[in-house]
Amino acid sequence: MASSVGYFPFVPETKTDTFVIINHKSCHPPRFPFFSNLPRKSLTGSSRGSSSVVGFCNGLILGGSSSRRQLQWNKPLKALDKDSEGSDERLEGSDDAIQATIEKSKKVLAMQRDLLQQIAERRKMISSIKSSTIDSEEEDDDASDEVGDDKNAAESYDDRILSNTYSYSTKEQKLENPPSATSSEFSGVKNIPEKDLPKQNTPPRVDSIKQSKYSSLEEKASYEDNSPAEYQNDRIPFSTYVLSSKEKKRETPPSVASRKFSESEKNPDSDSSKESTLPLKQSQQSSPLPSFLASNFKASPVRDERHVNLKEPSLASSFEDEKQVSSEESIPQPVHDKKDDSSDEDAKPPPLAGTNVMNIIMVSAECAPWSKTGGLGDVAGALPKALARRGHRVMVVAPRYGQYAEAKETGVRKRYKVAGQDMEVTYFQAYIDGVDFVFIDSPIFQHLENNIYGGNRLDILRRMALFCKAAVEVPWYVPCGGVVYGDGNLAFIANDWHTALLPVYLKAYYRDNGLMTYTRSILVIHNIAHQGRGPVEDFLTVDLPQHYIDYFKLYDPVGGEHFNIFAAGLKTADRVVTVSHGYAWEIKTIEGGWSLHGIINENDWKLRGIVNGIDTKEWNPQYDVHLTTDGYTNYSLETLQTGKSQCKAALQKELGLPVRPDVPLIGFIGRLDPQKGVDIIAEAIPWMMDQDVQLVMLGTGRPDLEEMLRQFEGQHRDKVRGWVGFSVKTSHRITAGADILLMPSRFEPCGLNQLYAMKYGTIPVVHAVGGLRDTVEQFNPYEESGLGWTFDSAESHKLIHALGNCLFTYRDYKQSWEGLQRRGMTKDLSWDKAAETYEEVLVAAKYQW
Ligand SMILES: Nc1ncnc2c1ncn2[C@@H]1O[C@H](COP(=O)(O)OP(=O)(O)O[C@H]2O[C@H](CO)[C@@H](O)[C@H](O)[C@H]2O)[C@@H](O)[C@H]1O
Repeated sequence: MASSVGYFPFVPETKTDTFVIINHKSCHPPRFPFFSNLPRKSLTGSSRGSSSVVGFCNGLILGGSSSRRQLQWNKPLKALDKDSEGSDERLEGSDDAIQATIEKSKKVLAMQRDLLQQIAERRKMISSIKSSTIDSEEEDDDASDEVGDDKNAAESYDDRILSNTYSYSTKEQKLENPPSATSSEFSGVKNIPEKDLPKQNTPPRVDSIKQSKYSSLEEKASYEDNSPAEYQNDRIPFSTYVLSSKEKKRETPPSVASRKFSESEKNPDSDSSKESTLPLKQSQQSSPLPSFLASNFKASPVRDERHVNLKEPSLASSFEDEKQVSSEESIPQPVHDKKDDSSDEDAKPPPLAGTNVMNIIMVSAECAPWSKTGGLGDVAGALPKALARRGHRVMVVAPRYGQYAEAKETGVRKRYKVAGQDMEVTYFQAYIDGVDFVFIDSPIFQHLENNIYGGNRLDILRRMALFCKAAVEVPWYVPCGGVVYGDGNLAFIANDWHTALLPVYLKAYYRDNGLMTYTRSILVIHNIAHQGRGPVEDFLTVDLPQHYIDYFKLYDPVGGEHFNIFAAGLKTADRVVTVSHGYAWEIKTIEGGWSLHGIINENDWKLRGIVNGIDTKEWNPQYDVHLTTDGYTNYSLETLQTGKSQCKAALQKELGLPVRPDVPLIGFIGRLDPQKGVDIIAEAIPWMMDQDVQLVMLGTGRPDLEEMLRQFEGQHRDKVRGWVGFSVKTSHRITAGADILLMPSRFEPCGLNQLYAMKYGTIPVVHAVGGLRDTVEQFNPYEESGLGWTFDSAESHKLIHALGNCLFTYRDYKQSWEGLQRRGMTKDLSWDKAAETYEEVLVAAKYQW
């Protein structure tokens, strides 16, 4: 039993007579008659022999079995002994009377205990509300522990689903059936049949901001009561239930119970209180629940197991609670019975996000592990999970390029018009690690698994237009766990130019027309060099009102006047994030902004740099699934030396290089693009080949650079391997087996490979630019600090200088080398910190007008 002082939940572990209640003012024995009548044995026995002593003093409940607490309470217990001494004689010879007294005492004690329990509960609640700030800090610390507690994530998802069921039932959502504004030409928005208009228009939807004004649930309820019933479903959205995490904690899952309990308290004769004692099915038929709840318990068209599991227990428990109330009306009852106590003890902590909990939809053209050409895929696969761990309800929307075994068809179909062509989409869905993954299926996405950005400019543009049109309506149409997200308390996170049309569509089709008024969009810049450029006529492909052309038009000396999707996204998004602080600065410069620096500077107020994290489940030498065969092995900090050496030998063997533990093995992994500085490595090759090193390069991209890799290998077969292709397994193996990772990128918004390298005890040598400068601290041999080597300009002689120092340390300063490895491996590189900062941005967007 945990030792605690203060709001200790009063849960008796031992018999009643082992509990001693002490006058709360003086810490002296209480004046209750039953104490003076009790045999001394039963009093002293509890204090000396029992392991559990609980007292109540100066408003504090004390409980537990620690010797420290027993010492604390010796004094009052002795006083009790003394007080009861004179009663011994009186009690002897009157067994029946004693028995009766004991029974009576027990009853009163039980009552007292229950009262204390109520007090303790309330104290607990008040004090937890007061200390919510402190709590969240502590929770944040917890969150910085190793990520990947799937169970918790799943549990917190359960909470969120439960909360969300208060906002929408599938049936009601269907009624709401918002118009598919994008399914027609823009002008079609104006012609939406009235029946199809979302009810949020009249009267205005209660948005999260309005809800946040409620100081209590009661206030919220009174607001709802004054509104037409048909709108009330919308009026109790998810966000209401996360007004206060503490309130939420109290409300879910027992919220149904407590809500009904309070109704019956107000009006014990009310119909609802009577109905509540009916068996489950009957009561469902007669709908004792508010309509929005009742319909949730009916079979919904899409209802998976987790949905079923979520609902029924809470409904059942609500009825049990009700029965308790009606059958024990005459006796003052505690709010919770013993069963509740235990469930209270097991109660999940409030979400880390606290009152900031939101519905978040990440929209990305690629998402690992299903689709990935680079870092964007990794981010889309990992950041949402970290946001979900904080308690948000999170979805990722990506195109369905191939057959994804995990994702099941939802049965939802929609039609959208893109550049005059009618296109049908269907939605597939999977729920993994606390995140809903929704894949949009259409013939134009199919068979592109290995060529996501393939085809000509207009092909890609049409795909992205369809994707964004469909994605923006996913929260209305695609039920996840049986319940759609809805558009209240919702933020989209769009990524790079491919989905930069989403903020534009959100504004043009919906917000400009009074729809999705409270939905926000954040645009993340992973790489500003790719912008979705084309001739101004491309504007016709994106189906927007004519005046929107100004958002897209951009002039620069290279392209002249042109159509620029990133430009429009940056202007229309509510907030803009980029993936490091360094890059946030760079994109405001002429050199780093790639013609968008003007727009970025104008919108500087909404820009924030947030350094990427890594998926420490996917990228962890201890659990890496790619290190379990072919002579590789998993390793950790403890087994670093042996484990990493074994991986190095396995890599050398796999690549057909001489298996030599002493030779430094240098790796490069990346898109073969001028951005990554492959040509800088090329210039340094002659010097490198004069050293006793091995070099392995993995990449795919520009054909001339691919050819260069092949040439390196052809010219230096004993030292170099150039692996042209995209292989996730090989990238993991190089990260584990190499000693050094080269990243001479000309620019690097964040960079993930250097983070993966550090996690695997592989030392990065990087050009100090963008996110590389933010994440790789230069090694300082005097202080034995730092994580790798950096060079300050993207030139081969600078690379040679840094790499030379690195090789020198590798060969001659083994201890310093190991220090570098250990610092990298123990650095917190997880997404948790970044997710917290994303949350700040999302909340800022939510309250922004
Ligand atoms: N041939 C290959 N085979 C297997 N795997 C390969 C591979 N080539 C690359 N990869 C993998 O792709 C990812 C590349 O991520 P990066 O962040 O380094 O670059 P990228 O430029 O694509 O991302 C952009 O977005 C990310 C995310 O924000 C930013 O970090 C980055 O700076 C920005 O340029 C890594 O997971 C890497 O292992």
